[in-house]
Amino acid sequence: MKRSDDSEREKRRKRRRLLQELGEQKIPFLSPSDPGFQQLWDTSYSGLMLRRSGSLPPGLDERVQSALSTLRDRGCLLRDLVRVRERDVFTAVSRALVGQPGCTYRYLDTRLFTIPWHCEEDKGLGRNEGHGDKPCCDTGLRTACKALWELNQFFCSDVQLHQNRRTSKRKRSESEEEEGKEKPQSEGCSEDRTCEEKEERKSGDDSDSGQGCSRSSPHPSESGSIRFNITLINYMDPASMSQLKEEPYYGMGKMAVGWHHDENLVPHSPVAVYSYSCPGETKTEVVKPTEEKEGQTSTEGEKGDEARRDEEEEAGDEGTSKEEGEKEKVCWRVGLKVAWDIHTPGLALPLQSGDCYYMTDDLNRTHQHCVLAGDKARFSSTHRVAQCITGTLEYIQKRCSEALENLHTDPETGAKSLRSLLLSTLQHIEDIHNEVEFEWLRQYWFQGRRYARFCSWWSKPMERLETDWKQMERMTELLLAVVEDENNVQENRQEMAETLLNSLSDRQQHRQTWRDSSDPSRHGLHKTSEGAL
Ligand SMILES: O=C(O)CCC(=O)C(=O)O
Ligand SMILES: [Fe+2]
Repeated sequence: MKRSDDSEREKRRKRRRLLQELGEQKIPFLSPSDPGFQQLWDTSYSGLMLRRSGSLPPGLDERVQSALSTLRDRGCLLRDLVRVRERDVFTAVSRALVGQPGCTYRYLDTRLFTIPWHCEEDKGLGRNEGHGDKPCCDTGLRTACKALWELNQFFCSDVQLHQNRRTSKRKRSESEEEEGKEKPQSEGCSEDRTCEEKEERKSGDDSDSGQGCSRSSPHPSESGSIRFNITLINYMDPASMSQLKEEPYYGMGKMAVGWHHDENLVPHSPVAVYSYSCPGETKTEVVKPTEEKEGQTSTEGEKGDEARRDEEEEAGDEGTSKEEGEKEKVCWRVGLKVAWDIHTPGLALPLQSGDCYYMTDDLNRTHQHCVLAGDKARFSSTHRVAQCITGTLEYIQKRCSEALENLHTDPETGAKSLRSLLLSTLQHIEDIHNEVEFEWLRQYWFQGRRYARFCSWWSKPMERLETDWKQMERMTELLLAVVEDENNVQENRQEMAETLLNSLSDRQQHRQTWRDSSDPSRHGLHKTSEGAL
């Protein structure tokens, strides 16, 4: 729950200034039917790439779509309770994390635990951690996760291909410039970000072959192959969401996911998204703009959502002009804006079912994106290179072992004692104690273990972490005994007491925050009329 207060305050100030400058006006945004759309894309959103439906290898669309429906039908997709500006709110979209076994993804102070995907190359990865050969999920779910892994494989190579193309194009034009030649006029496909590039794929695709199975840490795209290690699956049926928030700055329409940067990714790594809108009846009444009154609250907290993610938040929520093209809103769209910029028009890109889009280069850092709801239920599978240096099971297990090294058990009496009383060692252990409690156990108890019904992969490892944590509680008690013992000749007893007191009061405060979060009466009662972004 730690946030840098200063940077939050600074962001708030910056936001207020921009909003003042903007006044009542909306910032323009362009859609494909608007003149200048392609040019705006090329100049201000060049890291965005669209792959029209039909780009996947034969049969994969069907497998992925059926996988997504399976996850929904099994009840695996759940709304996350996330923390935004010190309040707990439910996301409007339902989610699940699928990815490398043992990997987690942290966003908005919430840690999600992967349902492991399975791949042919490494049979062991699909097994139940700590349960020998027993599989962690049933066949249906395994098949679903495997399809998502296949999609991931496709994205790894396709995004790589796209990036290689861009790099060589850039190099070509740089050397042409150096030679004083005029830049050749871009024509047809070369500027069309939706073109197929099939020929190039045949000759240039050298980056797949099982890389998504790697258990090693992913490396940023710059140095070579892209390794998406997780996908965050989103699902929303607008028919069951009557109070979605209006996009407040551009008047783009109802948002399923508010403006944000994707958090906790390896710097400069790309994001690849597969969009699937379910076939079904058009429920146009749902997407018509509805009045949202000041001060209105949502019983489910759905309007609060990630709309308040990250950098920009306190915009008005006064709704958009009713004259806006209703037709456009039938389609799901991704909206993009340049971060902290109220002069560059926004971009709204409609997505047909089966379309994929990539955010490459630095787009996720320099820009924000949002998702604008269409009229049908829709899934997205958003593949990322999660920054998981401190987010894997392997990592936290190692940390726990480090801490427990300081616990000595007398082989004869079984009595426990601390090996070292060095302040730095004690502090280190208390830090690990906090980390395993707040970043893992509580996160898991709070919402990670809801997946245990479908997949038991995390059950045993979490039990083991809990055992380790209990040992650390024991170590804290032992330390307390040392500092309380007046006969103890330890010369730094005073400093030890201070270290312990600091740790204990931090822990106490942190536990209280968690207790508050776990109190259901606090959920859904947030004032949601406050602006988006
Ligand atoms: O659904 C999409 O197209 C993107 C969703 C998104 O931005 C997210 O999950 O972070
Ligand atoms: Fe996102």
